[in-house]
Amino acid sequence: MTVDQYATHNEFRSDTFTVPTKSMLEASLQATYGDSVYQEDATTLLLEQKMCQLTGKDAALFCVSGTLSNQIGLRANLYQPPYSILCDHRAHVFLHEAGGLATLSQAMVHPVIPANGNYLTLEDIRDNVTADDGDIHAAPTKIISLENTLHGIVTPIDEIARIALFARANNIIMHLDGARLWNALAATGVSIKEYCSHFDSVSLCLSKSLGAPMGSILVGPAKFIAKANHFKKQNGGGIRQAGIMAAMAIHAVEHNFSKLAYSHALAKQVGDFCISHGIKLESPVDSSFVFLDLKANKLDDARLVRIAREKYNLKLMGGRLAFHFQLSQHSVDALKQCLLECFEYNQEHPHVPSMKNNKKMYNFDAMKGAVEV
Ligand SMILES: Cc1ncc(COP(=O)(O)O)c(C=O)c1O
Ligand SMILES: C[C@@H](O)[C@H](N)C(=O)O
Repeated sequence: MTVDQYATHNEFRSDTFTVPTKSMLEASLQATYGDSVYQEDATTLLLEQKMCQLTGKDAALFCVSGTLSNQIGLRANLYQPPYSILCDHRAHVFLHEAGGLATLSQAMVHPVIPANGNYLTLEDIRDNVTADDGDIHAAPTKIISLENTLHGIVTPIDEIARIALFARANNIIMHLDGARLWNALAATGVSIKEYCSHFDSVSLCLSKSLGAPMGSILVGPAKFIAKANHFKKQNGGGIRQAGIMAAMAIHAVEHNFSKLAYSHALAKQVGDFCISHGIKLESPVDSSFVFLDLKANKLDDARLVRIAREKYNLKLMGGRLAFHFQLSQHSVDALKQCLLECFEYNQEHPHVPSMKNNKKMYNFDAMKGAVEV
């Protein structure tokens, strides 16, 4: 199956399923082949340099995954436990990185539910931060870890600035899980440099909305990146001929960012369709995701995944619908019909979500059956 034929035109499970474009593969043929563990690969160094210029940070580190860049970034910001990390209760660093904060960072996590239901505000932070006041019962907050976008929701730059001012005044580190910061830039027009200026460290994924086959970039001060690189090697993240992947990452940043507007337009199309047909959404469609409110719609997500696959040839993994630039309008039209059919069925036959899945953003069991491999 060639790259162009690879079936991502009907792939709504995640933007992690995006595949390299032909021009991206051609770019990889120009890569250098230095050993990047010894920081000798020119293409990898070029990617890191470009990311420093883009973000305004002093140093950058190419990592194999967003999980690795987040976890070593958080760890390299920490020193002597006991300490805690404050984040949104839905944060990827908390829920979907296999408990890395407990093992690598030995950190307690303080997950916070935003009062507005969408994004953390300074008031949420103030109400939940743990002061470093010598109380030996407590694990003081050492890092505020934000995620933007989170579930496709954009945290407004003014709110981020308020939180950053508070963090700096209280000697608390600001980390951003910016796996989809590209989507926030495309949705708001705010510059990447402005977003990054409010954070001590930022992790940016290249393998999601931008479509590189793998990789993430951690940016921050030079001393911090040097320490993060130490944790990267410790955790098996040293990459030898990284240039091949770095060349595709450079291509992704330079050529695919402009395609995010298409992804967002598709998401908005489906979000508006849902609202106009009485299908309730869990959160606003700010960028590249539509989150169906399974409970409010009495929707059976496992049935939705099965009908989508068997009747409409669509790949879903539950109530979260991910949009990316490799989707076709034909698939989006089919998705709308599929959603309406399943919604109407469940109004007649209400479904009560099982305990196991009523909090997760995807139905892992249903996802496993989503496609024959
Ligand atoms: C918000 C967010 N952060 C981090 C990651 C981790 O990235 P990776 O899957 O490359 O480890 C993901 C998922 O891919 C994510 O959705
Ligand atoms: C599942 C999760 O780890 C992945 N980041 C996604 O959004 O699909």
